Amino acid sequence: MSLPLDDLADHYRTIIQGLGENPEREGLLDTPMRAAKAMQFLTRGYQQDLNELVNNAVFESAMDEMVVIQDIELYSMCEHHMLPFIGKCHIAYLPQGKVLGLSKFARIVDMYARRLQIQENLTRQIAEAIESVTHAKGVAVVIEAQHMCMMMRGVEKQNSRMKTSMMLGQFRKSQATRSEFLNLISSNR
Ligand SMILES: Nc1nc2c(ncn2[C@@H]2O[C@H](COP(=O)(O)OP(=O)(O)OP(=O)(O)O)[C@@H](O)[C@H]2O)c(=O)[nH]1
Ligand SMILES: [Zn+2]
Repeated sequence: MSLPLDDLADHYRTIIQGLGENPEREGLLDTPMRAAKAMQFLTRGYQQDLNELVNNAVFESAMDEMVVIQDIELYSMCEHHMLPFIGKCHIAYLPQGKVLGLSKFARIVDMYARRLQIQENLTRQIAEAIESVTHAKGVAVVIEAQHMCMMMRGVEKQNSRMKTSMMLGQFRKSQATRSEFLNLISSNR
Protein backbone atom coordinates (compact mmCIF):
# COMPACT_ATOMS: atom_id res chain seq x y z
CA MET A 1 0.00 0.00 0.00
CA SER A 2 1.47 3.38 -0.95
CA LEU A 3 0.77 6.71 0.68
CA PRO A 4 -0.76 9.36 -1.57
CA LEU A 5 1.94 11.81 -2.66
CA ASP A 6 0.39 14.71 -0.71
CA ASP A 7 0.63 12.76 2.55
CA LEU A 8 4.21 11.81 1.80
CA ALA A 9 5.05 15.45 1.04
CA ASP A 10 3.47 16.53 4.36
CA HIS A 11 5.73 14.08 6.16
CA TYR A 12 8.77 15.48 4.37
CA ARG A 13 7.72 18.99 5.47
CA THR A 14 7.74 17.73 9.07
CA ILE A 15 11.16 16.12 8.55
CA ILE A 16 12.57 19.38 7.17
CA GLN A 17 11.22 21.18 10.23
CA GLY A 18 12.65 18.46 12.48
CA LEU A 19 16.06 19.07 10.95
CA GLY A 20 15.84 22.70 12.10
CA GLU A 21 15.17 24.12 8.65
CA ASN A 22 12.33 26.38 7.56
CA PRO A 23 10.15 24.59 4.98
CA GLU A 24 8.65 27.98 4.00
CA ARG A 25 11.92 29.47 2.81
CA GLU A 26 11.99 29.91 -0.94
CA GLY A 27 14.52 27.23 -1.82
CA LEU A 28 12.62 24.60 0.15
CA LEU A 29 9.04 25.41 -0.89
CA ASP A 30 8.78 22.64 -3.50
CA THR A 31 11.17 20.26 -1.75
CA PRO A 32 8.62 18.18 0.18
CA MET A 33 6.79 17.24 -3.04
CA ARG A 34 10.05 16.69 -4.95
CA ALA A 35 11.35 14.45 -2.18
CA ALA A 36 8.06 12.55 -2.04
CA LYS A 37 8.18 11.92 -5.80
CA ALA A 38 11.83 10.92 -5.64
CA MET A 39 11.24 8.45 -2.80
CA GLN A 40 8.22 7.03 -4.56
CA PHE A 41 10.39 6.48 -7.65
CA LEU A 42 13.18 4.90 -5.61
CA THR A 43 10.72 2.40 -4.13
CA ARG A 44 8.55 1.84 -7.20
CA GLY A 45 9.30 -1.89 -7.09
CA TYR A 46 6.47 -2.25 -4.56
CA GLN A 47 4.04 -1.31 -7.33
CA GLN A 48 5.33 -3.93 -9.78
CA ASP A 49 4.23 -7.49 -10.40
CA LEU A 50 6.59 -10.20 -11.65
CA ASN A 51 4.25 -11.73 -14.23
CA GLU A 52 3.22 -8.37 -15.63
CA LEU A 53 6.84 -7.31 -15.88
CA VAL A 54 7.92 -10.50 -17.69
CA ASN A 55 5.01 -10.02 -20.10
CA ASN A 56 5.28 -13.60 -21.41
CA ALA A 57 8.75 -12.92 -22.84
CA VAL A 58 9.77 -16.52 -22.25
CA PHE A 59 10.81 -18.20 -25.49
CA GLU A 60 11.30 -21.84 -26.42
CA SER A 61 14.93 -22.69 -27.10
CA ALA A 62 17.14 -25.75 -27.32
CA MET A 63 19.95 -23.78 -25.68
CA ASP A 64 21.05 -25.73 -22.63
CA GLU A 65 24.43 -24.17 -21.82
CA MET A 66 25.11 -21.39 -19.37
CA VAL A 67 23.81 -17.91 -20.16
CA VAL A 68 25.43 -15.02 -18.29
CA ILE A 69 24.27 -11.41 -18.03
CA GLN A 70 26.99 -9.35 -16.45
CA ASP A 71 27.27 -5.87 -14.92
CA ILE A 72 23.59 -4.93 -14.58
CA GLU A 73 23.77 -1.71 -12.60
CA LEU A 74 21.71 -1.56 -9.48
CA TYR A 75 20.43 1.22 -7.23
CA SER A 76 18.72 0.23 -4.03
CA MET A 77 17.90 1.67 -0.60
CA CYS A 78 19.10 0.05 2.58
CA GLU A 79 16.22 -0.78 4.86
CA HIS A 80 18.14 0.21 7.99
CA HIS A 81 19.02 3.80 7.12
CA MET A 82 17.03 4.44 3.94
CA LEU A 83 20.27 5.46 2.24
CA PRO A 84 21.31 4.18 -1.19
CA PHE A 85 23.43 1.19 -1.95
CA ILE A 86 24.79 1.06 -5.45
CA GLY A 87 26.48 -1.68 -7.40
CA LYS A 88 26.31 -4.35 -10.05
CA CYS A 89 24.44 -7.57 -10.43
CA HIS A 90 25.63 -10.61 -12.39
CA ILE A 91 23.18 -13.34 -13.33
CA ALA A 92 23.59 -16.78 -14.87
CA TYR A 93 21.15 -19.52 -15.62
CA LEU A 94 21.05 -22.94 -17.25
CA PRO A 95 17.99 -22.94 -19.51
CA GLN A 96 15.80 -25.98 -19.72
CA GLY A 97 13.81 -25.56 -22.94
CA LYS A 98 13.03 -21.90 -22.29
CA VAL A 99 15.00 -18.66 -22.34
CA LEU A 100 13.94 -15.33 -20.85
CA GLY A 101 13.93 -12.04 -22.80
CA LEU A 102 17.24 -10.29 -22.11
CA SER A 103 15.82 -7.02 -20.82
CA LYS A 104 13.67 -8.89 -18.32
CA PHE A 105 16.71 -9.80 -16.22
CA ALA A 106 17.42 -6.11 -15.69
CA ARG A 107 13.73 -5.42 -15.05
CA ILE A 108 13.64 -8.16 -12.40
CA VAL A 109 16.77 -6.71 -10.76
CA ASP A 110 15.09 -3.28 -10.64
CA MET A 111 11.79 -4.59 -9.36
CA TYR A 112 13.46 -5.94 -6.23
CA ALA A 113 16.19 -3.29 -5.94
CA ARG A 114 13.67 -0.44 -5.97
CA ARG A 115 12.44 -1.26 -2.48
CA LEU A 116 13.80 -0.98 1.04
CA GLN A 117 16.27 -3.84 1.09
CA ILE A 118 19.27 -5.58 2.52
CA GLN A 119 21.69 -6.87 -0.05
CA GLU A 120 21.40 -10.51 1.02
CA ASN A 121 17.61 -10.61 0.62
CA LEU A 122 17.79 -8.73 -2.67
CA THR A 123 20.22 -11.33 -4.04
CA ARG A 124 17.96 -14.21 -3.02
CA GLN A 125 14.76 -12.59 -4.33
CA ILE A 126 16.27 -11.99 -7.78
CA ALA A 127 17.51 -15.59 -8.01
CA GLU A 128 14.18 -17.06 -6.91
CA ALA A 129 12.21 -14.86 -9.31
CA ILE A 130 14.33 -15.98 -12.27
CA GLU A 131 13.98 -19.60 -11.24
CA SER A 132 10.20 -19.30 -10.96
CA VAL A 133 9.85 -17.62 -14.35
CA THR A 134 12.26 -19.82 -16.36
CA HIS A 135 12.19 -23.17 -14.50
CA ALA A 136 15.90 -23.27 -15.29
CA LYS A 137 18.16 -26.13 -14.15
CA GLY A 138 20.05 -23.60 -12.11
CA VAL A 139 20.26 -19.87 -11.38
CA ALA A 140 23.16 -17.88 -9.95
CA VAL A 141 23.15 -14.26 -8.82
CA VAL A 142 26.10 -12.23 -7.56
CA ILE A 143 25.78 -8.65 -6.33
CA GLU A 144 28.65 -6.36 -5.46
CA ALA A 145 27.67 -3.05 -3.93
CA GLN A 146 28.77 -0.07 -1.91
CA HIS A 147 26.55 1.15 0.88
CA MET A 148 26.20 4.89 1.50
CA CYS A 149 25.34 4.17 5.13
CA MET A 150 28.90 2.89 5.53
CA MET A 151 30.49 5.63 3.45
CA MET A 152 28.72 8.91 4.25
CA ARG A 153 28.09 8.22 7.92
CA GLY A 154 28.69 5.62 10.63
CA VAL A 155 31.96 3.79 10.14
CA GLU A 156 32.84 5.97 7.06
CA LYS A 157 34.71 3.38 4.98
CA GLN A 158 35.00 4.52 1.37
CA ASN A 159 36.50 1.48 -0.32
CA SER A 160 34.80 -1.60 1.03
CA ARG A 161 32.38 -3.52 -1.16
CA MET A 162 29.92 -6.18 -0.13
CA LYS A 163 29.64 -9.24 -2.36
CA THR A 164 26.71 -11.60 -2.02
CA SER A 165 25.81 -14.66 -4.02
CA MET A 166 22.84 -16.95 -4.33
CA MET A 167 23.20 -20.27 -6.12
CA LEU A 168 20.18 -22.41 -6.95
CA GLY A 169 19.86 -25.86 -8.54
CA GLN A 170 22.88 -26.97 -10.54
CA PHE A 171 24.97 -23.99 -9.39
CA ARG A 172 24.55 -25.16 -5.82
CA LYS A 173 25.11 -28.87 -6.56
CA SER A 174 28.08 -28.64 -8.90
CA GLN A 175 31.35 -26.97 -8.02
CA ALA A 176 32.31 -27.04 -11.73
CA THR A 177 29.18 -25.11 -12.77
CA ARG A 178 29.67 -22.58 -10.04
CA SER A 179 33.35 -22.13 -10.99
CA GLU A 180 32.49 -21.68 -14.68
CA PHE A 181 30.13 -18.84 -13.73
CA LEU A 182 32.56 -17.18 -11.35
CA ASN A 183 35.34 -17.40 -13.97
CA LEU A 184 33.10 -15.89 -16.64
CA ILE A 185 32.17 -12.88 -14.52
CA SER A 186 35.73 -12.26 -13.35
CA SER A 187 37.02 -11.99 -16.95
CA ASN A 188 36.67 -9.03 -19.36
CA ARG A 189 36.65 -6.26 -16.80
N1 LIG B 1 24.00 -7.45 6.32
C1 LIG B 1 23.67 -6.24 5.88
N2 LIG B 1 23.80 -5.19 6.71
C2 LIG B 1 23.48 -3.99 6.23
C3 LIG B 1 23.02 -3.75 4.93
N3 LIG B 1 22.82 -2.42 4.77
C4 LIG B 1 23.15 -1.86 5.96
N4 LIG B 1 23.55 -2.79 6.85
C5 LIG B 1 24.01 -2.72 8.24
O1 LIG B 1 22.92 -2.66 9.14
C6 LIG B 1 23.48 -2.43 10.43
C7 LIG B 1 22.52 -1.65 11.33
O2 LIG B 1 23.17 -1.59 12.56
P1 LIG B 1 22.66 -0.75 13.83
O3 LIG B 1 23.70 -0.87 14.89
O4 LIG B 1 21.25 -1.15 14.14
O5 LIG B 1 22.58 0.72 13.25
P2 LIG B 1 23.67 1.90 13.35
O6 LIG B 1 23.87 2.30 14.79
O7 LIG B 1 23.22 2.98 12.42
O8 LIG B 1 24.98 1.14 12.81
P3 LIG B 1 26.31 1.72 12.17
O9 LIG B 1 26.11 1.72 10.67
O10 LIG B 1 27.37 0.73 12.59
O11 LIG B 1 26.55 3.10 12.70
C8 LIG B 1 24.81 -1.73 10.16
O12 LIG B 1 25.84 -2.63 10.54
C9 LIG B 1 24.82 -1.53 8.64
O13 LIG B 1 26.13 -1.56 8.08
C10 LIG B 1 22.87 -4.89 4.09
O14 LIG B 1 22.46 -4.80 2.93
N5 LIG B 1 23.21 -6.10 4.61
ZN1 LIG C 1 22.20 1.25 5.89
